[in-house]
Amino acid sequence: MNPESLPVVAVIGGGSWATAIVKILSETDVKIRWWLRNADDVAYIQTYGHNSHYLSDVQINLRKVKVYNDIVKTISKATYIILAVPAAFIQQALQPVSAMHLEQKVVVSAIKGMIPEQNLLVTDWIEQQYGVSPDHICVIAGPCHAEEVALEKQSYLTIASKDEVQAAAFARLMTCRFVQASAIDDVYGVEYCAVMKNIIALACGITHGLNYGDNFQAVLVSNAMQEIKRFLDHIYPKHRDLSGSAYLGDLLVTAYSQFSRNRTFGNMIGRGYSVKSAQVEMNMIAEGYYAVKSIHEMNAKQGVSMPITEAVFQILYEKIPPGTAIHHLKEVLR
Ligand SMILES: NC(=O)c1ccc[n+]([C@@H]2O[C@H](COP(=O)([O-])OP(=O)(O)OC[C@H]3O[C@@H](n4cnc5c(N)ncnc54)[C@H](O)[C@@H]3O)[C@@H](O)[C@H]2O)c1
Ligand SMILES: O=P(O)(O)OC[C@H](O)CO
Repeated sequence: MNPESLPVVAVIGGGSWATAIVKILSETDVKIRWWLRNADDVAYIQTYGHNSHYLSDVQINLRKVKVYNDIVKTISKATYIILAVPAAFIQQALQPVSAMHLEQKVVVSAIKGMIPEQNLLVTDWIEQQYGVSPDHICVIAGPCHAEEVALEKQSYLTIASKDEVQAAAFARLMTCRFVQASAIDDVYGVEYCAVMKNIIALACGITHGLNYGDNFQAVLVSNAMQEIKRFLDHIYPKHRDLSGSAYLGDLLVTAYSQFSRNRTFGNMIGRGYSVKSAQVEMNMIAEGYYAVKSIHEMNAKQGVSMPITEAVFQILYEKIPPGTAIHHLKEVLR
């Protein structure tokens, strides 16, 4: 293919998932422009071809990937803009970007979190803040840890958009030797599910840290799926198969994987770390910490029965000892 006619994809973020996405895209027929907020990290990648902080074993193909510290310049020539910064920092990252810069572009959220101050899904925020129309917005969902992408282990992604043709086109760009991407139209469903599975992973980690076993975790995860279904059916009813990999699959990988940030964070809390010390110890961000506050606040008005979410909220924000909150939760699980 003529290099001039290749689609240009901008990747926004310097963490594990942004690095993994750059690796996936490097396998496909696209040109990549990668933005990181730290100028020293940009210089390091340009010199050594590796991200020094995250997935540092991944070799960046600098013939294909141009690395920048200026976000407006990064997105200027791109057709697709992938956001892969934790939700709590995306407003800050996109501060220099105005609606004009996103005209005619497809904005893709790879973020599994909510905008904390506004309790908004990232796609809603993009639409409200920048006026991007829903048919120009996609979401990357599915059970996929960056660490396994780095190891080229077979993985699956689901691309959601209200415009399924748009989703399918972007899914083709994200399909490579070791990643199979498919399309779906349930944008809110996969987004909310991704937000809530992070809260459940915290609960799994907390109970593991408290020395509960696999029997308990199996019951916790199956109750969690019912909790997610109750919330989704209430807030955004739609015919959907929650046993699909973008829903149940994502819950399972985060609940059981050694690579899960949220489970690791929860495990530290269960073992007695304070929130502050767990955050300091982890170089990575556990989205569930922010998400549980958003979902708790949203649900205060909705009144859906969400005992697992409530237990995690009490532990992280109301200083209820993990052992006490999980002891109460134990009584309501079936
Ligand atoms: N890592 C994965 O396997 C994976 C998979 C799917 C989706 N996601 C989602 O991708 C998003 C990015 O997560 P990640 O795993 O790449 O993050 P990470 O934990 O690997 O890295 C943390 C990121 O946050 C940034 N950051 C930390 N503190 C910051 C601050 N004060 N201001 C601005 N930026 C700050 C860092 O620069 C880095 O880019 C999240 O929404 C996550 O849920 C991650
Ligand atoms: O399992 P976590 O908490 O690292 O989250 C990463 C992804 O969402 C897994 O699909």
